[in-house]
Amino acid sequence: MPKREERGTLKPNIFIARSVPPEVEAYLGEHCSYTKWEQEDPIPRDKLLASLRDAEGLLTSGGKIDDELLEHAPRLRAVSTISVGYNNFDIEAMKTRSVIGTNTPDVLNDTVADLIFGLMLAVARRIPEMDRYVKEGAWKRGDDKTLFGLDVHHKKLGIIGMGSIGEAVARRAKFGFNMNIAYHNRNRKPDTEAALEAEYLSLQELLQTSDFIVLMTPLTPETKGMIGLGEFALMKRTAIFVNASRGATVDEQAMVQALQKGLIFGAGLDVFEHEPVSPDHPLLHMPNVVTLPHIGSATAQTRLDMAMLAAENLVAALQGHAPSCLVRELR
Ligand SMILES: NC(=O)C1=CN([C@@H]2O[C@H](COP(=O)(O)OP(=O)(O)OC[C@H]3O[C@@H](n4cnc5c(N)ncnc54)[C@H](O)[C@@H]3O)[C@@H](O)[C@H]2O)C=CC1
Ligand SMILES: O=C(O)C(=O)CO
Repeated sequence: MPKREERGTLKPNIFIARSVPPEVEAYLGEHCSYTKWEQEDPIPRDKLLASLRDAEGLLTSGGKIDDELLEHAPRLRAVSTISVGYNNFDIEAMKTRSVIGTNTPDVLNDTVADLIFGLMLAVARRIPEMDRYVKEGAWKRGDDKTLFGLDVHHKKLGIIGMGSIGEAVARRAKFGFNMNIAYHNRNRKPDTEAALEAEYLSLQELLQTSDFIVLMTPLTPETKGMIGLGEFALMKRTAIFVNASRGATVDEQAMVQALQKGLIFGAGLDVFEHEPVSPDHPLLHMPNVVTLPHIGSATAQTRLDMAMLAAENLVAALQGHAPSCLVRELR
């Protein structure tokens, strides 16, 4: 009897919908028979649907996994996303067809938290604006009050969504910058409160009293648009708002209005409602808004770790083992 791996036809069929590092592809090749999308640009929906007819597994990093897709993929048993966020999973559609869904938590916590801290500092100390100022030859005097920003150290940081990444941000704030930590979360976290001297607040109290507000909840029906004009109006006029969760957790039009009216000092954004954001979006033309192209986890090492974890999840699921990162709603 040949060993299972030697009988190529017995390996599960998978489709790799985005490029992955060579070592990840090699690992998948050992355990699966695969076809893949060869280009760096995201796969168009029609091509994805056409690629799934025989697929038992799908490795992806976005795009709706919904009834339409599942109808085109009658043999699909598992979808593994190379991301923590899985708001692209239609959980009911997947449950109905018993399709497993996995994600890649934790391996990116520190990388994303570093970037969030970068955004906090960039907005508070106006770093991109000052960079342009020097490069455009506008630097005339050494001590100019118009260049002043806001302090980060010893200020109050309010985290909405104190999960794995929120906690990594809070640790940097507490131990690196002597900040006071407040948080609002679905549930209270006594151990975190003790370790970081963190204070649990209602959303309203957090918005009213924080100097920095970091939004880090997943995008769900409950969190969609959770920060709107009313929430911005509660914030301090000197507050800095940072969003690295998903664009749609914030009402973007309301954020534009809040910034135009001077309701807050500025904003740092890694995510947008529509990505890539349009170059004429008003948020891109405000000097007190720092914008990034959704690069929270974008370092070579972290992206490799995420892709490998996603590959391991997919192989485990297809081999009938429990994948380590089954998404909560599909457990
Ligand atoms: N910008 C980027 O590149 C990245 C963005 N993300 C986004 O960040 C999100 C969070 O990631 P993790 O910290 O790993 O997830 P997590 O699941 O560890 O933490 C999320 C936290 O949000 C809380 N939460 C959920 N609904 C809430 C609500 N209505 N009100 C208050 N709190 C609520 C949960 O209780 C949990 O503590 C992901 O779902 C993803 O959308 C994640 C990684 C990178
Ligand atoms: O992991 C996620 O959810 C991202 O947004 C990208 O790393």
